Amino acid sequence: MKCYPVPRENLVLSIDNLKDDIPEEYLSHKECYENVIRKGSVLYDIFSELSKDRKHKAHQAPSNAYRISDGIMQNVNPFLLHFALFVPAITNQATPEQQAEFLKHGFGIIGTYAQTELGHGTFLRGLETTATLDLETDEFVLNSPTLTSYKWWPGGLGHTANHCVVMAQLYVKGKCHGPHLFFVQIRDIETHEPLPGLKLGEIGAKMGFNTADNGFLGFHNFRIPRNNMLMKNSQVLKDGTYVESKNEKLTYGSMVFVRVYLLSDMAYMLARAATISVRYSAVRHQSHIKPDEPEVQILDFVIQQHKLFISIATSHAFKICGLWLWQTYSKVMEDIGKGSMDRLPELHALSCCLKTTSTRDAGWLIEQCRLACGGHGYLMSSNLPSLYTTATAAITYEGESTVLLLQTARYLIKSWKRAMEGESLPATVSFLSEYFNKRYNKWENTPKGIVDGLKLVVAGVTKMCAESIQKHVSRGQQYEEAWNSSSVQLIKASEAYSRALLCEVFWFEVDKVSSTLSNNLAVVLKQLAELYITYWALEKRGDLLVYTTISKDDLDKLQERYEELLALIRPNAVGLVDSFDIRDEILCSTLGAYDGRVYERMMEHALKSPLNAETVNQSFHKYMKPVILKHKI
Ligand SMILES: CCCCCCCC/C=C\CCCCCCCCCCCCCC(=O)SCCNC(=O)CCNC(=O)[C@H](O)C(C)(C)COP(=O)(O)OP(=O)(O)OC[C@H]1O[C@@H](n2cnc3c(N)ncnc32)[C@H](O)[C@@H]1OP(=O)(O)O
Ligand SMILES: Cc1cc2nc3c(=O)[nH]c(=O)nc-3n(C[C@H](O)[C@H](O)[C@H](O)COP(=O)(O)OP(=O)(O)OC[C@H]3O[C@@H](n4cnc5c(N)ncnc54)[C@H](O)[C@@H]3O)c2cc1C
Repeated sequence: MKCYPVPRENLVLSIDNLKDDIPEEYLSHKECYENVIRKGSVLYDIFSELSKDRKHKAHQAPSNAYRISDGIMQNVNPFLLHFALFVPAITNQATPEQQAEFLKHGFGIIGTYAQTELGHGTFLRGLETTATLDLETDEFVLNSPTLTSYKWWPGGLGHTANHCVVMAQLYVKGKCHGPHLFFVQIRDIETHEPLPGLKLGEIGAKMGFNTADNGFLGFHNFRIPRNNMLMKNSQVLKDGTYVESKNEKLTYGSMVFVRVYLLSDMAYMLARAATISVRYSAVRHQSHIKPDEPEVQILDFVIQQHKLFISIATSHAFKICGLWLWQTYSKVMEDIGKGSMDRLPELHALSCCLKTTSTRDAGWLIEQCRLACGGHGYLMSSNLPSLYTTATAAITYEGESTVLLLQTARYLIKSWKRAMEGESLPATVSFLSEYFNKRYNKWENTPKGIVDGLKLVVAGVTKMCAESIQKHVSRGQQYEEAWNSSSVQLIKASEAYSRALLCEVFWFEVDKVSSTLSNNLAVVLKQLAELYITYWALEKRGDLLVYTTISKDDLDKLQERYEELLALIRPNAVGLVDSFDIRDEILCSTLGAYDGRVYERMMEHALKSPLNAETVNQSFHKYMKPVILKHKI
């Protein structure tokens, strides 16, 4: 995947016209969009200049470049899909010749990824947009045969992008070959007018993501050259011959890339929420612990530490697991480049459950950070509401969470069957064989013991699912019906698997590098990793009691250790969030600024409200006064 140079923060943050005079929450829907396009265009220009100086390297961990834009935009960048999906789709799914052709204008074109339709988002084989080969003209004819076939949701599609990669059902000589990707220009480069045969627009206001310019697109006999089908994996020749892909799911590869990336993206979202809420909790004094002493920092309440320290730990867990998953992704992509697809199902399963858990956890943990800041967390100027609505969108986009967990469950059940048949399994599921062969240890109250226990839960629930499916089949259900009947437990198996993976990777990656770190840093990182693992052991104590040999006494000791860890982390809490090193201009929060001038910043921000431009709003004289006077006694 092309990696865009990360413009130095100082360079970007020094540009005056990237700052907002009026806070975005006081702009109209249209003004908001125009404002982010103004700022995004400046960033786009910087990217263009910077990228001319450096060679792009494929398959590098994506830069955090767009995170700078996150701060500048204070909302979602409408150019994001160009970088997140449009370019990666072309890089991963087009031939080298096509890449050279489609990307020859570099930053001269702005693209998006148009897959979801009004009627279908999850079930890709049900997409209705058609691309039909016209042999005589050597073209594909794109059509939206129904209202439900209109592309609906793609970011930047409404008014920003002039090109897109479209997922459409491929028809050749009357035969449907399933979903394929096509490179399509949708607006005139000069005038930006929609091209003839297209219906384009934005889908309207959302609970967040309101500057992403999510749009709709309908095709009416819209023609593109045959060569505009991305043909790296499958081809349509000039004579209409269809050459199928070695694996039809390679077409879904761009989604895997974003799912993999979202883990580290959620790490960053959480780092921001934790920074805001922990710093605020160090500034805010409220109530007493000892009646005869002054009001305390709310961070001294142990329950406040319980609410917030898990977010610090989880941010590190997602960052470390995100790098681990990125390395797996890069290796699998390398193998695919050499013709081996063996690990693609494993990568798909890992990316599905880890994307789901990281986005769900980011959502509820950011909400927990907001609530821990009391009323001031509810102010838009705290930036916690925007962080929440931006993060929670990821639970749905790039694969709805339930659907993706079921994909992982599909892999777990297949792996369990292989374990029963004595086959060797990849390391990420080899514990299923150990469980099946009853090779597992008694409970230990250690991080490794907890990880082993969480794996036993996965194995036990997976076994229960397999037995449930078998039971329904033996009662006469078809396999797919039996699968549906067991789906509540299947989701539980995937959730347990994801949690066990996160705990295992977090603990062992930290343990692995700790000898290379200064003693103090190693101690603190291990405390965070142990806090994370112990937190989840206590959260999942019910499952541990069912599937492991853990005792009530073990649980009491874990609770005690957890509270010890809160106390150990407390002195370093502010230092830990400071070490996320997120500048005020990117944090965009009156509660979380580095200097701790919370109340002054809150008042400064409040005075920027347009309503405060005058002491009496005109509505008093227009509407209130007549009524007051009429009913005055
Ligand atoms: C100005 C400058 C500033 C910006 C600078 C930016 C620089 C930044 C650089 C990089 C940044 C990157 C950052 C990204 C951050 C995130 C931002 C994102 C913003 C929002 C994006 C949102 C985009 C979207 O939402 S796109 C649409 C997403 N849609 C989906 O995910 C659809 C979900 N549905 C599916 O995936 C499938 O339909 C399915 C899997 C649910 C079912 O498919 P199916 O019915 O065909 O399959 P079956 O269930 O029948 O069989 C399953 C079978 O197939 C295998 N399988 C399925 N999927 C895959 C896959 N993807 N890969 C591999 N294999 C797959 C599965 O393993 C099964 O195999 P079996 O062997 O078991 O049969
Ligand atoms: C902010 C945002 C940005 C987006 N950006 C893009 C983009 O740039 N490009 C793009 O193409 N799309 C984009 N999307 C669309 C997104 O990918 C879809 O919303 C997502 O794939 C879910 O599809 P859907 O909304 O049609 O829900 P559906 O597929 O209709 O699912 C609705 C609900 O039905 C249930 N369900 C569905 N299928 C199953 C199943 N097999 N088993 C069990 N339950 C099931 C689940 O509860 C699910 O939540 C975006 C969405 C959002 C919210």
